[in-house]
Amino acid sequence: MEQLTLTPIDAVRGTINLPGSKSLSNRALLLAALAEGETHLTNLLDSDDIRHMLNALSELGVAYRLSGDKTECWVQGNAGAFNVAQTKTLFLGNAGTAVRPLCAALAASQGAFTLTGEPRMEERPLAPLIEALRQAGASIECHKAAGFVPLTIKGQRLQGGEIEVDGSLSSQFLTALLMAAPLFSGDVTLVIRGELVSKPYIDITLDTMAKFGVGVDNHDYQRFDIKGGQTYRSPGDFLVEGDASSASYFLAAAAIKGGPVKVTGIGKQSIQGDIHFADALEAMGAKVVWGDDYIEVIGQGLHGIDMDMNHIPDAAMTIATTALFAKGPTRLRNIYTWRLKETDRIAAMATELTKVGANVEEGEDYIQIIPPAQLQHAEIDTYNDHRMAMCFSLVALGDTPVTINDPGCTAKTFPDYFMRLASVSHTN
Ligand SMILES: O=C(O)C1=C[C@@H](OP(=O)(O)O)[C@@H](O)[C@H](O)C1
Ligand SMILES: C=C(OP(=O)(O)O)C(=O)O
Repeated sequence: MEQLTLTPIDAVRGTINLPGSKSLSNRALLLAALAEGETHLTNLLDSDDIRHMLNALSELGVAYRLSGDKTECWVQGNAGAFNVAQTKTLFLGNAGTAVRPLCAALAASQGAFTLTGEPRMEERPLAPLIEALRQAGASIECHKAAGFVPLTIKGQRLQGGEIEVDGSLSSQFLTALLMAAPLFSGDVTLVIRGELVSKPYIDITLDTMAKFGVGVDNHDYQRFDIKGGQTYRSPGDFLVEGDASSASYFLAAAAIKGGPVKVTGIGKQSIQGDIHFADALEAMGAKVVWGDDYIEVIGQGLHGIDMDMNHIPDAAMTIATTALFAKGPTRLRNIYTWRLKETDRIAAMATELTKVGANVEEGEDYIQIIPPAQLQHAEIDTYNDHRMAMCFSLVALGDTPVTINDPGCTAKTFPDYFMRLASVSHTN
């Protein structure tokens, strides 16, 4: 297995032009494929999760052209649902933003589609989405375990009506239904059961749908009304914002070491909830400067925080390793869904933070971290989870090295992460 040992970093300073947002890239690609007209996407993310979406669209007969560096894409829209004659098998890796939205869009298309993924994807929940789609008449057969991929969808025009969806395990089920609903024959009302998690991702979905000409009536995130029988319309150009979750590692590094570090491609107007990671850093004592197209952090002596992190589940992981450098305990609450992502992130985080010397308390839906007096050099297991690799790179900001096992797992969302980190790292 590949390993990377990072030697202690004495200072971080500079500017990072962020790669495009994963969440926006995959939403915009799918809606561009369903839309009438050509869409020109810029600042598209080039990473495994996006490649899986692009490969799937090719299989589905969507014509697109990528620029040499794969950050620009011209998509010829299909002007409606997909229509294929033969059964298509789509391998979607471990990309939640491909599996869930495609599952719904294909249930409302013409043809037969088998969705498969990496072993971890076969453990990540899909049952609430399958149940909701079946209420609309969808035909979905799971091949191994009920409620998981691999599965086969027999696409058909789905009827509208009132559909209940459980929102308590992932917001991606609701995102998938929202994006597919205009393809249904009749009007659709989506009613949320349970407490909706990761709410800001629904704002990303609604904003992207609006850019492709489809409005949704949002009744306080409890109920959503969408007109059936609509066709998305290409906005022409679509600029993908920088990835706010990817920004978190650089902003945290500045908070820990002083910085300043500026990330560009996101700013105070950004639609991604993860920009509010900067508020968490501010609560820990960092200074944050908000621009229209940048966020800059200047560090000060950090102290621990006790915060509900349900609104920023991905970036919240970065607070867990930032906590190693704060005075006093940090408690991250309402993070049960960490257990359902690339790995069981609460368990993985607790194990690896303990290895570097922290005193960690793990609960069903929280983690508490008491930083050690002195960080220890450890080999960090990353569990095929890009964010574990990126979060633990911050340990090198102490005065001990850190060894990251399988650093290549950052390819899911940020293939050149370690090079970018090196570009703002300085040693005396
Ligand atoms: O819709 C999206 O783009 C995402 C939603 C979140 O998932 P959950 O809603 O499952 O928490 C987030 O963790 C994921 O990385 C991306
Ligand atoms: C949870 C994540 O990914 P996914 O889109 O596969 O859910 C993530 O990127 O942290």
